[in-house]
Amino acid sequence: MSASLAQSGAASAQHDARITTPACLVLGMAGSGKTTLVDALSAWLDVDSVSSDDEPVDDAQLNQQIVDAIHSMSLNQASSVAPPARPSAPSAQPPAHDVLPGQGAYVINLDPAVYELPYDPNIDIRDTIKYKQVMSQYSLGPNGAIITSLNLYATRFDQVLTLIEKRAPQSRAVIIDTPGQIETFTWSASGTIITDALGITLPTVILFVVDTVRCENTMTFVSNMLYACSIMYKTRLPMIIVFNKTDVKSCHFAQQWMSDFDKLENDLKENNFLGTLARSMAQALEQFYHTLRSVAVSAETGDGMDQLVKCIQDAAEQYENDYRPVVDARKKARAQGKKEHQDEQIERIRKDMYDEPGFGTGPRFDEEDESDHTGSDQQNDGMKPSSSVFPDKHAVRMAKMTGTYYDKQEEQRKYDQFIHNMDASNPDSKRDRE
Ligand SMILES: Nc1nc2c(ncn2[C@@H]2O[C@H](COP(=O)(O)OP(=O)(O)OP(=O)(O)O)[C@@H](O)[C@H]2O)c(=O)[nH]1
Repeated sequence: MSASLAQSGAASAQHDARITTPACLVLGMAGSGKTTLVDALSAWLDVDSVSSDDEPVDDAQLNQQIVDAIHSMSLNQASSVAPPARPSAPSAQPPAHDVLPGQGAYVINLDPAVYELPYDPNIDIRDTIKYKQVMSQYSLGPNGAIITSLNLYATRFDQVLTLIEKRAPQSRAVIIDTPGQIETFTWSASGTIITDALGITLPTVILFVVDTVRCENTMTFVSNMLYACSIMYKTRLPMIIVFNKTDVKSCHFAQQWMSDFDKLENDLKENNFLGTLARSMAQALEQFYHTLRSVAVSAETGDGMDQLVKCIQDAAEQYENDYRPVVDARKKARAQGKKEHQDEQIERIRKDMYDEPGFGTGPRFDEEDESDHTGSDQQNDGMKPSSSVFPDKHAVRMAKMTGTYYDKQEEQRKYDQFIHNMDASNPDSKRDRE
């Protein structure tokens, strides 16, 4: 086997090595308990984790790269605090090692505005983006500043992803906490970029956290479900409805509403416009409930974490079966499109260099012609006309005036640069050419 073939085999084997650790994107209305849930879930996953081979220095270096990159955009004065290693925490439930094997959870905080976190994230947006500075620098209100902070972060999310790809294989799950105002993430460009990037890298599952106590109100319940439905269809990722705060109120009523539309209709007391709207929305949502998993938890006490983890594992399997083929097809189409575009560009440059009218069929000149034309004969190298045909500098000046002047060295330099850039952005293209 040739060296290049062996290299190509190794590269594709590496490409095929997929990360199976699920990523849990935690979304939900403000105050639903997202942060508390991230804390409880990560603590549950951390219990009994064997001492890991984490290299905090390495993490710090990569984090520093993100900080530096955003610094270089001159948009804020980020700090360079490396995230501390996460301590193990006690749990209400013993961990089941057959579900989500690995060592603890890898936790990411994407809420730039949160004041205090009950957990120590491995990656924290606040290490890089100073939310208050963004607010004053751009004269923004709280939500505008969250969106702008996320936008800034999204521009460097590829580096965060490198970090996740490195750490995820040893972890039981990657858990991502999001800003309190759900729309700042789910309906912003940066939220979409981050979700898509995660979705094509890891088996990503959305945990939609619902405040069960508030959902006693049928209108609030329908609103929550409508939000969840729109997010699921927008991201096309598997979703779990996490009924939180069940230490205060059982979610049995809500799960009944999800499985029995007549019951929900009966319980929708309002006979005004809102009631009619909620009824029709609830009916439209019936189909959506069939594709959903739901689980009852209390992030405060840790109850229900074992069922939640089991649900995450099932949803990650669903991702592999239903979503992965779509992602792979999308990636392949994108790679194919990129290659065709590059081939097209090469062809265009090749034409520019060799096939343009005037070259081969007529005279063209390069810099050497201008300096070397002393009247002596030169060997025609196939790229430029022999000097005997154009014996003096006057002819070069004429060529420049008539647009047939050809700076061979400059063209070659541009072409080499193009090939270099192309190889840097797509190593496959180099291999293909070889
Ligand atoms: N009783 C009870 N309270 C809870 C539970 N989970 C969260 N809370 C409380 O609900 C409030 C909001 O919790 P957070 O975890 O901050 O909710 P959040 O969704 O992250 O909030 P924002 O991101 O600020 O919108 C806090 O006072 C929590 O203590 C739970 O399971 N039971």
